[in-house]
Amino acid sequence: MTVATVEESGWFNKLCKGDTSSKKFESAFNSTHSKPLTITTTMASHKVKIAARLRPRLDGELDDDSIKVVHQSNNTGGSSSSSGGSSFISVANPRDPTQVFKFPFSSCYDQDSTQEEIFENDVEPLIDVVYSGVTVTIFAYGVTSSGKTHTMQGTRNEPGVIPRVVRAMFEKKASFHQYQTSLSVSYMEIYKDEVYDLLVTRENAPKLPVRENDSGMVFVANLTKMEISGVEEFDNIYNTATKHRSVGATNLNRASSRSHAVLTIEASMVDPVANTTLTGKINLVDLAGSENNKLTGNDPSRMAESSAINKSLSVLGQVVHALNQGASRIPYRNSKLTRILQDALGGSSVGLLICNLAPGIKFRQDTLNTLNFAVRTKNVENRPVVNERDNRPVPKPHFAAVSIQPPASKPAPAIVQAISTAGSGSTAGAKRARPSLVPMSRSSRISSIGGGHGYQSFGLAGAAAAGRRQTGMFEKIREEDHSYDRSGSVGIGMTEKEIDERVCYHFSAILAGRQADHLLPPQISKAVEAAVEAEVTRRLAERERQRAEAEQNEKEAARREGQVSRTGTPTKETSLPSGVLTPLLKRHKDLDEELKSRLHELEKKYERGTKETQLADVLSPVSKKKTGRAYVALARAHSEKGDLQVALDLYRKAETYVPDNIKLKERIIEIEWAVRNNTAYVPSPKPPRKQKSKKRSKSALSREALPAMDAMDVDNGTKGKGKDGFVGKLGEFGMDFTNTESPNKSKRTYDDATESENMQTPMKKQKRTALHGTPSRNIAAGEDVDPFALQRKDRRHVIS
Ligand SMILES: Nc1ncnc2c1ncn2[C@@H]1O[C@H](COP(=O)(O)OP(=O)(O)OP(=O)(O)O)[C@@H](O)[C@H]1O
Repeated sequence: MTVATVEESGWFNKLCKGDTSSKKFESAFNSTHSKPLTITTTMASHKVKIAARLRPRLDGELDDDSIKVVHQSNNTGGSSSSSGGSSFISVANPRDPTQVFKFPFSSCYDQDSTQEEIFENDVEPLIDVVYSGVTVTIFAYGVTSSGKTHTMQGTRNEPGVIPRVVRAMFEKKASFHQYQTSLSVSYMEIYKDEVYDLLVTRENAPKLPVRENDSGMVFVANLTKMEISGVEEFDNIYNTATKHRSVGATNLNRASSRSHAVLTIEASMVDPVANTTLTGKINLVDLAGSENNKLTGNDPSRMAESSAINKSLSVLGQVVHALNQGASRIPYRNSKLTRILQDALGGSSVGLLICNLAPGIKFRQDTLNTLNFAVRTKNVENRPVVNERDNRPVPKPHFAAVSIQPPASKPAPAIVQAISTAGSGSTAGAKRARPSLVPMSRSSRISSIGGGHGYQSFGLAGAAAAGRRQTGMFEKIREEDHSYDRSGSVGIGMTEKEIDERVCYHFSAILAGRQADHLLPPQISKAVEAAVEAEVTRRLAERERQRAEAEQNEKEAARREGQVSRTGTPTKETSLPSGVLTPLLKRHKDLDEELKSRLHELEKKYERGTKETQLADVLSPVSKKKTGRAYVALARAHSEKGDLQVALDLYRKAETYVPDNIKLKERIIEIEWAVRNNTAYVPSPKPPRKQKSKKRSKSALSREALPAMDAMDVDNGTKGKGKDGFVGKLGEFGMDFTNTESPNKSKRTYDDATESENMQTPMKKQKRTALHGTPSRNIAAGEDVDPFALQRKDRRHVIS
């Protein structure tokens, strides 16, 4: 039995592995940031860590061994560790129970595992990361009733990750003597793709807008942030807020979460000596569970919730897939969930995914889906950064400068290399670098300057590139800073480039509070310093003005949105042009024509890219099915030709339109596996239908002929690879994956037929009814009736 290598478990080892820059981070951390300003480099990339937890069997559930946690050597307790042991989740192959899929993860928790174990092994080490000024995101993922809320929230007797994190945060806080540390909490839920503040009563909770500032940082506007002074205060706030969360009963869970909940604990650490602020955050995300409506027995209102849940989780899957593919566009914008979690996936925070699994054959397919998601997420790389702010006031201008000081308490909005978080991936390393749609404008560039850092109310998108501060300044001046007066003695004996370089150095020296006069000829030193300071002040003033303006706009927008949600009447603002860059273009009237046209081009390109998903959002359910079916047919044709990558893309497009289709998901997983492992994949021929009578009905034939239905069936394994198809090969995923003959062909045929029925549009059904008159008793009873047979019967009736 081959199992993939176990991941290393030490967070810091991993963050800092063999990388000079990251070692700087380590030493900076170990010295508890005595000189935060000296952290001048970004950290090593960091993959999202996966922990899998199988919950115990509940009363009334059948106990079988289809899903197991297998611990091998050196494992004590519920979790494997990097000390030589390895564990994996084993799932019996639904098509051949004699075979198993194996999913190795660095942490696997079995049914006897405790809340304490999970916290100590995987969560507690992250508290130090938070206190080093990095954003950490932990999310619980799994099918409904798999134990996500139990793991995150827990009970009074078995407190989960959230209460334990808060306790540990307060305990650690005391050890950072040199800082004035304060902790605050914000808590939101995403319900039917709308964001609500859980710290206010539901009646007063308007839908909160997810916004992006000029620098491309995503944040939830007007989200309440409460300072907490102790564990008890937190408990009170949290208990009250949890009651506001949308919960409902389904067949699988009496208190099923109907929303995704994101709790953020922020640690703000002010160093009065160095005059800096470090801000670390931990986002604790309890996702709503993916739902199989056949099992949940949802009523129509639950179905609507379920559909929103499934859609957002499907987008989450697409985001992870796109990141793995190094795609140029990551579909973060397709749901609020992914937009808000943007920074945790391919962004600048450290991520831990806890996969919750439910035992028993009933959950087997869902468990496989969850584990496949985990396997894909395992490869997502983040590039954590330290969120650090320099609180020192900028020097006063010498002359000709606007004398506006940046406010110390509420600094300007752009701290980050925000280009990287605007759905782009500059933080994710060169391989994953995605072109940003945010222009290299003053506001985004200036963001990396020490004096003007600031944070948004929700900083998942924080990518504070403290380490890029100086680089940013250099780039900035080279590209933009042509406004100061370089006339007179400045140019004596120097090329433009030399002047720029020296000015850049001087600029950075001024901001760092040092003198660099020796680098400039004395006759120009003072003039340059003054000019640079004037420019700094001018820009800060401009930035402050923009910030105030943006804040005003936000308030206004939130007020209007509040009105809309109360009255249902859209306001003027909703009819503004949809272009993402348009507001930016308007604001920057000083951009030259060439840049403007380039931006327009980019905007068009972007809009073309998002068209697909926008379309899926506006289409009627019928049209969605039709479009999905068309994509499936196309995908099928490509997979038959051997263009697996194209087929995969098309299947994924189809998924955008029919996100709930389980068989389509299975097909995607299979093809993805084949693509990753460079294995041939031959789509299965349609299985022969079981004939009910000697005469085969035309409808049956026509159904079989429908290529679109192919996505809904499964492979029968007789595809030139012997019985086992992909049998037993250890794939790139690090799991044994088999794809074998379905033992139950009649079930498949039935499913196909049902699917065929389901995928008939109401229009078709209407036509059928019109053609054949009032539906017969058989139709009303939901039986599979051959319309052609009916037609013949009708004709006979007419003739007779
Ligand atoms: N590790 C565990 N030990 C004991 N009971 C558990 C464990 N995990 C889950 N449960 C129980 O299983 C049931 C479902 O758990 P929970 O509500 O946490 O699931 P969930 O994944 O959050 O579901 P949903 O997505 O529907 O909200 C609860 O009754 C919970 O107490």
